[in-house]
Amino acid sequence: MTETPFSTRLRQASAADWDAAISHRFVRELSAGTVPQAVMRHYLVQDYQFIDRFVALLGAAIATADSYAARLRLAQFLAMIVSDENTYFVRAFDALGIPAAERAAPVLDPTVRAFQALMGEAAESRSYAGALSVLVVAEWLYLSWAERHQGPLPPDFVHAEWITLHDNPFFRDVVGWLRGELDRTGATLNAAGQARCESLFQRAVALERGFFDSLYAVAGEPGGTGTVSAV
Ligand SMILES: Cc1ncc(C[n+]2csc(CCO)c2C)c(N)n1
Repeated sequence: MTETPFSTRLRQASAADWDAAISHRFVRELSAGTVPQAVMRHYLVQDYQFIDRFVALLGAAIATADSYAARLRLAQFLAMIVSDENTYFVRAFDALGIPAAERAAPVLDPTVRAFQALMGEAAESRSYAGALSVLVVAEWLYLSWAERHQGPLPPDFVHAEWITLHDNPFFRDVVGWLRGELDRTGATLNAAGQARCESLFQRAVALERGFFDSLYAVAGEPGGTGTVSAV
């Protein structure tokens, strides 16, 4: 009998927040192309600040990785984010008429600030497995909701490309590889090290859900769940 992989165990321990996030109103509306424009604007402005720290965390993973092969793989992924993904944000900001100040330095939502602090904590742990614990959540959870999309893509590229950026063969490959790295490195840790990874992973999942929840509260939309679960 093979043992349950570390990444699978971590996800199982966070199942309630995980399932709430991947079936959230925001991702359902994104699939249908019906996210209210105020919500989409707010999401993208806040998420751009998330991506900034995410790139820094990926840098920390590159610095702490235990092989050149892993550094190469992470660097190739980083190259995609700062090219294709960054370009998507710039084109979406142009289409939505987002002013320069909001692109560069918006007032941050509490959930995004908490996420930035968590990414800082993972980066400063100087532990490859610690960095992977947060990176894997941010990637795998996005792949999981994007893969649930069925039928034709919504007509607006702001919606459609946010789905296809997270549901394509390159990205699926990256997520599989990152999970494998977390499984491999997690298996070598003692109980305290594994518990630190689980704590980072669990808080990241709660913040993913909390960020989706907060979009509807902040943008003044009716029907937000009001359960910002980890701020
Ligand atoms: C709050 C939040 N969590 C996760 C992601 C997903 N994500 C961030 S960077 C990146 C790499 C390539 O797309 C991915 C998938 C996000 N955008 N915002």
